[in-house]
Amino acid sequence: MDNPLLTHIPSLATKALYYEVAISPKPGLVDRFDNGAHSDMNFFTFINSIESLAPYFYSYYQLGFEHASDLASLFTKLRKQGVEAENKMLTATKGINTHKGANFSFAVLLGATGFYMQTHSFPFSSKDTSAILKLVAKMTHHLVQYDFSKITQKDQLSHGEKLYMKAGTLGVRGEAAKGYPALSHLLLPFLRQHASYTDTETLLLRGLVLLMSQIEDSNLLHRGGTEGWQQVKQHSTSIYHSSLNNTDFNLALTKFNQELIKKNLSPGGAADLLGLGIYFSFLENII
Ligand SMILES: CC(C)(COP(=O)(O)OP(=O)(O)OC[C@H]1O[C@@H](n2cnc3c(N)ncnc32)[C@H](O[C@H]2O[C@H](COP(=O)(O)OP(=O)(O)OP(=O)(O)O)[C@@H](O)[C@H]2O)[C@@H]1O)[C@@H](O)C(=O)NCCC(=O)NCCS
Ligand SMILES: Nc1ncnc2[nH]cnc12
Repeated sequence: MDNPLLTHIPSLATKALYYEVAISPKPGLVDRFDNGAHSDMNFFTFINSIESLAPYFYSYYQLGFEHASDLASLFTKLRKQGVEAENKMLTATKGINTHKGANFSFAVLLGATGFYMQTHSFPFSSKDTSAILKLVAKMTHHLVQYDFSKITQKDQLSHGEKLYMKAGTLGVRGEAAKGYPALSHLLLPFLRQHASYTDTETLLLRGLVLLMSQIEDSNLLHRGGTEGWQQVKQHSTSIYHSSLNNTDFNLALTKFNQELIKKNLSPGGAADLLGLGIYFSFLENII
């Protein structure tokens, strides 16, 4: 490989997933302190999962960087690799879904980043991030209709597909098709605004709470229904707007974690989006 960015940029995606699982205390999620509301995975399951996905992150970026045709055909190539990566991840975790959503999202984001880097240079500004998110929207705009139109022919449905049948919830496919508005309109503006914050872990935890206060998280929906999801949104909104100092904020998250463990609720979609936001924060030198 003669271009150092071919390894550097995908390695930032891997590092972003390590950051995401490591930051603590996270409500309902796996972190350094405990497994949140998960009985089937722990911190080490995430390490195994990330290690299994890392080689694919290089492939996604390279596929984009070498792609000379339209975005729809790039998506077809990425999806083929993505399915293989998902299987490797499930083998590494003994069948547990640690990063299904993150693998999908990084496939399209790294593919789009590689494609974009054919004609642009590093480091990034917010304009570069925004251009990449627009490429992702173009690449995946057909996906919701394409995947969900075949749903009735399937014997087994994923949690996301069941939610679509029940309530029209679009999940991670909808996020991608809209160009990840939770990143462009919510998380990244917040992180950019607080780029001078020296306590990175607390900054990212505050970003997570902001996401939890607003996004439609299909993981919360399938575990807790609309009521569970709304409760998490309300509690997150109240913590976010309470202007707590770092010590009290940490205490509030520790209590929130206990509540979510009791209710068996986990904001897995917000965790995945945080991981994606950390990737762009590295690219833009925010953290
Ligand atoms: C496109 C697929 C990845 C779609 O999968 P699925 O049909 O399951 O659809 P979704 O539910 O929409 O999404 C999958 C995961 O995405 C995360 N997610 C949820 N909401 C959002 C959101 N608003 N924004 C972004 N991401 C979101 C979420 O991942 C987290 O939850 C995981 C645990 O989930 P789950 O197993 O459902 O829940 P558990 O409670 O653990 O299960 P039980 O124990 O109760 O059984 C957690 O680890 C996070 O990762 C959703 O799970 C897929 O079908 C696909 O196309 N795969 C092909 C391969 C591929 O990715 N190709 C890439 C190139 S295109
Ligand atoms: N830290 C985490 N805990 C549980 N589910 C997750 N999905 C993505 N990151 C997660």
